[in-house]
Amino acid sequence: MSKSPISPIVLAKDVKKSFQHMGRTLDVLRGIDLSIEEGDMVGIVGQSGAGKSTLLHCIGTLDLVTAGSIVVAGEELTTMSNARLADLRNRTIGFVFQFHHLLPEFNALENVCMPGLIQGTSKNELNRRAEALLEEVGLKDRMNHRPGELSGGEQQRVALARALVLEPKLLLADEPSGNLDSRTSEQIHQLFFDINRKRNTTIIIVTHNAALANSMPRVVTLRDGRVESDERRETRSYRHAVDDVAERAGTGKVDVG
Ligand SMILES: Nc1ncnc2c1ncn2[C@@H]1O[C@H](COP(=O)(O)OP(=O)(O)OP(=O)(O)O)[C@@H](O)[C@H]1O
Repeated sequence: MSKSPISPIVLAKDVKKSFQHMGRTLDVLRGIDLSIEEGDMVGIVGQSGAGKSTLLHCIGTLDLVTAGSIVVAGEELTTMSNARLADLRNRTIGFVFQFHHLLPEFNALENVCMPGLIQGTSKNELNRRAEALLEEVGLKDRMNHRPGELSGGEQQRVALARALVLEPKLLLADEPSGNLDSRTSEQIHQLFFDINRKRNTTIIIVTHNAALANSMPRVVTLRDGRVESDERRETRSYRHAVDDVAERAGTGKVDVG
């Protein structure tokens, strides 16, 4: 597979998405334009119900737009068959959700290998990648633990490793720290920054977390299904942003480990 950059990796044009609900049409996305370059790290924020998850699902090929177009890694989603969408999704996109959806009867290593087993990658190669990823997310000593034998933060680390096992160019995360305490959240956030820096993976994160949003180099704010603002910031360290937010909240410094 070619490693040359695809530019932009996500291009959304006038994207609209409506749902039919109890005889009514709900217009959730009302004309979204967005262009995201490979290697970018983008936060999507906005009030509850603004359409953040819906947009992420449409970019991630998990849902279809009602009108407009989305191109991911050079491929126009709106004209693709379900089989081609599934293939693009496997090859190109990793997902991390608030609830990690790990398989309870399999251990961490097996959970990380799972997307590759389904896709037909060799078992040896998968084991090699999964072990390296679990070590990278700090779970070298937990590879044989099942989800029920891991803490919430550890389970989310496994989910992150699983999302990376097929080496996606694009990583989509929906409230990845939504049900974690603040210290564990910060450790998970730091991992996203490390992944972006080390692999140049494009990362889009939907979040309500102020420290995370404040540390992202680009933040897109949605309001009522439209882009209200699209801001680029000077790149700062995540550590720096966490300290700023803690200071403003009057809680002192926060240790991100
Ligand atoms: N399958 C569906 N059928 C009907 N309405 C839906 C469906 N999915 C989402 N919606 C509605 O679309 C709107 C936007 O939902 P979405 O989950 O994208 O919001 P959000 O910005 O991610 O919100 P939050 O921050 O609360 O997670 C909501 O009003 C929701 O009720």
